Amino acid sequence: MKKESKTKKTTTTQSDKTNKSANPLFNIKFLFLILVVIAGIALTIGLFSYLFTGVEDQSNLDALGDRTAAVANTTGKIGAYFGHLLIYSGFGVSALFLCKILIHAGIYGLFGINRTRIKNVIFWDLTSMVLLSLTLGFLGSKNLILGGIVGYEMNLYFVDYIGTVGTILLIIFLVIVFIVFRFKPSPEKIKANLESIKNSVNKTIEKSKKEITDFNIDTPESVPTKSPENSTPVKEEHTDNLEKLITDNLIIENATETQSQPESQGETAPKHSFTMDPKAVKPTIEHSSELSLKNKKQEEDSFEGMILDTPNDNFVIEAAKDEEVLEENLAAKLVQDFGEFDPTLELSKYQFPSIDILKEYGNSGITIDQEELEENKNNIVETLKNYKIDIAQIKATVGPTVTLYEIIPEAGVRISKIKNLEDDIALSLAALGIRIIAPIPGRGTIGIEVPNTKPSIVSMKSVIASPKFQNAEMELPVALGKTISNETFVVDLAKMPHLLMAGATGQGKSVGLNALLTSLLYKKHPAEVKFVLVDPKKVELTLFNKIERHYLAKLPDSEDAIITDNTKVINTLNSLCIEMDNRYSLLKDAMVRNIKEYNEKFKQRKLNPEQGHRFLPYIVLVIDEFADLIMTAGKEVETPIARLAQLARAIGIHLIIATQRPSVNVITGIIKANFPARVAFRVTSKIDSRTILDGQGADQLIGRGDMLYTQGNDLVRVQCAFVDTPEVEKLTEYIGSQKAYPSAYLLPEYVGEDGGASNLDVDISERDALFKQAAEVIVIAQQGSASLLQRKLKLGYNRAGRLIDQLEAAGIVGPFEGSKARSVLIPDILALEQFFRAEEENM
Ligand SMILES: Nc1ncnc2c1ncn2[C@@H]1O[C@H](COP(=O)(O)OP(=O)(O)OP(=O)(O)O)[C@@H](O)[C@H]1O
Repeated sequence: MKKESKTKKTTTTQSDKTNKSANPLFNIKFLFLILVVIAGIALTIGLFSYLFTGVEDQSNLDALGDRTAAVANTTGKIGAYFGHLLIYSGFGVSALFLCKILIHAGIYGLFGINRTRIKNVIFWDLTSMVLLSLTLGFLGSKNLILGGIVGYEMNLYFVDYIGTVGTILLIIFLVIVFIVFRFKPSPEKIKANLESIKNSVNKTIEKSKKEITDFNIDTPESVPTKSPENSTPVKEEHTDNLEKLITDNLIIENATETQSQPESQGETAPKHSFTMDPKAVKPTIEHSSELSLKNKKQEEDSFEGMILDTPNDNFVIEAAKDEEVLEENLAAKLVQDFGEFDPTLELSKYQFPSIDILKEYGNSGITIDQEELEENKNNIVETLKNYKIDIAQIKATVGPTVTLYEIIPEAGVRISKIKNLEDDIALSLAALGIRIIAPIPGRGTIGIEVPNTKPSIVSMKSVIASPKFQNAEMELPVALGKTISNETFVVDLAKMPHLLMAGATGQGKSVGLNALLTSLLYKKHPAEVKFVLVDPKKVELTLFNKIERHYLAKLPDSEDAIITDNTKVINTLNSLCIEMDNRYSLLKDAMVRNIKEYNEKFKQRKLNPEQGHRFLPYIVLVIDEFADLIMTAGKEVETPIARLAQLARAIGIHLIIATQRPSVNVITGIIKANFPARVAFRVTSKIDSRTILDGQGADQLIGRGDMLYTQGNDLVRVQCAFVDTPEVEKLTEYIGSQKAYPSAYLLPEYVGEDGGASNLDVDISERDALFKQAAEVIVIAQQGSASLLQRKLKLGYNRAGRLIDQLEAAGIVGPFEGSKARSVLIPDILALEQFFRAEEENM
């Protein structure tokens, strides 16, 4: 019996325990938080009370231990003590912030609001307390209760060092800093606040006016029996009331009071009713409709997005939906919570290569050979003199490979005369590659470019290290080399927007391409740019294989990212066209005009990734030996290239095409028209120069990276930066050794015409490998759309389209229904399994 009762007791204690742990009220933390809140309330009462009783209680503070000593504070001796400690000896009135902290933090804790918010509250309240104490300490230095000793002392300290004016300015500055960091005001926020204040003021005015109008219409109806003689005074009376109402901003009750007399004389009509006998209300209705018209106009002015209508004097106010703003708010909230989207996050530890990987060639500066300069100058002057051309002035600018002699001829000399002497000057200087620019655009001089006997190499290192490149605020900055005046030449590939490069063999094309790619590697994160490399020579761009998973893009089914087989180029180009079309539809959905705006919007989380939106990296397509490609693949490549060249600029696909033979059947009219930016290395004939540059000049270059660049107007002579194969190797090795994406950037799948089955009677054995999976996806979602398959199975558009055709042939989805998704003919996954089983049995 005893044992039984003991067991009973133990069970009760145990159940007690479990009850306690299950019941949140037995939680120590909970009790502590309640204590904090109550302490906060007690402190508030104590401090408040101290504000009025502090002076009285001050003398009794020492007698805290004495139980009989009386204090006036509502919370007794303890309250008086804390009041003295926190208000008088502490922060003055602003010590009340401490009460706020206790109550606020306690309540937040009770509701399980996260710690960061509690910390935030504490931080800002403490800051406010100190700042307020400082300010009040300054303003009320005579009353220590205002700023407390802390505020008073802080002020004394500042006044001693920076004087009264300095202290005022310091306080103002600190208040501004506080406001900026605490409330983060932005011009938009301020504008929005002002607007909402304006709107609410307008609303109130409109409301009171409307009430006045209602009141005005009601009244005459209530006096239909009144004689015409009476109507005028009544009207006047109402007008008086109306004016009074407007000026005094009175509410409608006042007005109805004045109405009570005439109302009692006639039949009472329901208030605010707009249906009444027009004859009876004639005198006032004009007035009221005038007012309502006025109202209508004002409301139209003040409420954006509201539709106002007054047929038969009825007010219909309809608020238009403002979805865009909602989305913006959501985006702003997302940005506030998670920060802007960072495309580089997946490879956040990626380290950009250091400049030391690149090599310095010789001494970086230019060596000026005074003798050579003097000799050339004399030769030019002599030769021109022989043809009776006098020179007023001559000036030399020494570049890395070429020196520019700028001459100003005497008045009356024909420019064309000098231009015709090109060969004679070349002969007298015994130099190759002399180019006469007559006149130099925008300078009013004639330029004669003479190659230096000892050209200096422009190292890639020097151009990459130049501030012009480092500080370039461009989308795709490319440092091509140095100009004749030894300035680094940086251009934006995104602005070109495509580049055509031509030059005879061995003149520096491949080095030029490497320089271009190197520039981008030094400036762009792997998330921001992807390369599609086509290299029929198989040796020039192979080094970039090492950065496949960082920077290269390829077709899903191809093994190598760098395309060396010309027949495969067609698929890649078509795939790029699909990518282009996909990107355009993304841009359309996002309602932006170009990739920059799109990515900006995506970063601000205004585009939903679940709707297919993604960060779009730039894609740079590089084709070396374009002539070879045209020879082997012909027209088939020309069409997609022309399409890309015409349309791809806005969506961030840029083409760089290099060719040895700039003949017209390689660089056709349509390609030329879409490649305004051109680089010409040395070519062998004037005709080639004309094909590439639409003018001569490229035939007079000296080779080894000497080039002319044009973006449609001026020709700029540039010495291309030199980057050697070992340097590129080191660079790619450095990048390649770092953490990479799981695979190269996958372009949409493209299956050539022969690869796809377009008819509906697809043989079961010829079905796509993903057929079953696709069927499952479609049946689960009950939505027969190709884009769903694209998303879920990560397929290209074509393959997804083919799968849909096969699903239709199998009877899983219904026929094409225009813009609507196809209907799914199998209701659920069980039915689908049965369907497959039945199919297998029939086989
Ligand atoms: N910018 C430069 N500065 C100095 N030397 C250069 C420069 N560019 C090219 N060279 C020299 O010219 C040689 C040939 O350059 P590159 O291989 O780029 O020519 P290419 O036009 O690509 O020839 P091909 O069409 O036959 O491949 C290089 O090995 C190098 O010695």
